[in-house]
Amino acid sequence: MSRSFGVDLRGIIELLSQHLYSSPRVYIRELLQNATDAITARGGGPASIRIDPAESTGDGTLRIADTGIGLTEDEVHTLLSTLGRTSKRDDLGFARQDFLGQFGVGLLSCFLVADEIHLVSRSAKGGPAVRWTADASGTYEVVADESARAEIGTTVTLIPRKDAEHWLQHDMVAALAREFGELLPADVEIGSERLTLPELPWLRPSGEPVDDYTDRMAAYCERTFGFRPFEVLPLDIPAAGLTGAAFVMPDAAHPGSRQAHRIYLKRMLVGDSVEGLLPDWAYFVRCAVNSSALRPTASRESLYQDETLLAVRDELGAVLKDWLVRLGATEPDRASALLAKHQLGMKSVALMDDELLRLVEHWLPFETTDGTMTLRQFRRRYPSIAYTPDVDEFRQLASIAQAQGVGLLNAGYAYDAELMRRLTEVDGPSATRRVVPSELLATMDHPDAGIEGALRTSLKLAQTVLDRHDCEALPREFDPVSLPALLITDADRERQRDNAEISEQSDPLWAELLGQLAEPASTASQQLVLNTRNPLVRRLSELTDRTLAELTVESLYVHALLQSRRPMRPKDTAALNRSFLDLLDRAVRR
Ligand SMILES: Nc1ncnc2c1ncn2[C@@H]1O[C@H](COP(=O)(O)OP(=O)(O)OP(=O)(O)O)[C@@H](O)[C@H]1O
Repeated sequence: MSRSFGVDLRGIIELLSQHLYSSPRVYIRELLQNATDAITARGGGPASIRIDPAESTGDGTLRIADTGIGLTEDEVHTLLSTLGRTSKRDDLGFARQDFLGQFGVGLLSCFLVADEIHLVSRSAKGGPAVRWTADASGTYEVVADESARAEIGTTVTLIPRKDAEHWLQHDMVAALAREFGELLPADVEIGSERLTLPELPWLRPSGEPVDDYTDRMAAYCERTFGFRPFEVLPLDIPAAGLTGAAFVMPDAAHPGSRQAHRIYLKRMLVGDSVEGLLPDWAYFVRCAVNSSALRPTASRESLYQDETLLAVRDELGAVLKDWLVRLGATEPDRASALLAKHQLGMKSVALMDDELLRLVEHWLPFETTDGTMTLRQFRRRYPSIAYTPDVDEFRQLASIAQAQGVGLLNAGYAYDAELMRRLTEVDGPSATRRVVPSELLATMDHPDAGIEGALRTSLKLAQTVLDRHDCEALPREFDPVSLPALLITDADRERQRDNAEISEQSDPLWAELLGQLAEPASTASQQLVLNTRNPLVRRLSELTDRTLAELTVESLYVHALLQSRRPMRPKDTAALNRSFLDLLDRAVRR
């Protein structure tokens, strides 16, 4: 007698195929899962799953037979014919730990490739064998048939849908069954070929030397993830029934790239690009793991975000951090080689992840006036990190800061300045401090009045040069003596000056726009700090010849500009040519 399902099966199949599962390939997984659960439920006895693809059955169908607990006629009515009904929940409705299935919809995935599902079963609980036939239109039939099957267990046969025949053929089925089921505890066979492996690949048999294990796992990583790992870390978290291995990538990965872990739950593959197992900062590590406590989402293609997953993520993060710390202590050269590869990404993630911020602080090298060192080392010397957010500015100021005993850090590379700001957010406002070039002025001494007076007199002779470069000259005493002049540029004023220059040359509309952006200019935008300890500057203070004073001041300006490594504008290049060639001409003429 035919009975109807209480829902529109076609609608449900469409829902499954288009919204729950990413591809019909999962039908093999669901069949393997049911067979495995049935074997588990039987508890002991033979544990074998046999697949006969279309070529073996000879009629285009696929058959999968298991030695599991089987189903009685009553169970077939209640479990197979009611959507969402499952034998794998406890009395309170919770998914049972020992089973893979939990939702009571998996078998329907067979309709993604089949028009009809035939199931024959004999239950370990006794009673006659039973035959269940269902079709994709939503009707099913159940008949008790003593002759249908002699042994305890279940056989499912799929009659292919038109255009889905290839899903049931040998090569496809073998590839899918191996992929999903090669770690299953039961023997899975297709023809005479056994698809299951004897053990989880990342477990080390007691007799295997560590080096052999590492080589074996490196080869596994290459096969699975396509790279030779920098390091293999065995993973074992008993609380989550988790074992596996973490593989550190040898080359820079993009920090925004998706995490792609190979994850098995209760030995069934969930996927090989599953996200969310590790904290974001560990984007350069890939894992292959099996867990009995983590849960899949209904599609079984990703991990369910629950407390257990959060705890596992924290614990795996701690394992990786411990390893990084150990590596730094025992093999500093390897550690820095690794960090050099990943530092850009680590820095970018550290802006959002305080744990990684601490690792960056602890591990990554920065250029400072005291040499290359980590932020932590630098902070031990100077309670507040004084930094410049610009490489050129650092180069310009480093020698002076050093001579004044001021510790300065180059935060001019990608993410550095943001990291400095993040440190102040986390550790308080005095943790870091952006150094403004003019600040260094305050640390410099004024020269004695006699020298200052003489220098100012000769500087007056060169006032047109200073005006031309929108520059104010300041006599100061500073080290190193060899440096005659330092150009301090206020970046904002500099921008205004450039805007002004552009607006002089551009159309009125553009000029107006720039004019709105620019704040009204006040005093000179640059300061040429002349080092009165330097012999050349001293001689400048003795000059009375206006032309020579102009040439010297312009040369000092251009030299300081070159030292500051700022881009040269046409006006600056002209100044360089003029001063250099005129001085040369004078020297040659002598
Ligand atoms: N090979 C089998 N042997 C014994 N019982 C089976 C077999 N296949 C299916 N069943 C029974 O049919 C029920 C429904 O199976 P179905 O695959 O639809 O869902 P499920 O495995 O319970 O959960 P999930 O949707 O998570 O896969 C199962 O709970 C199980 O009791």
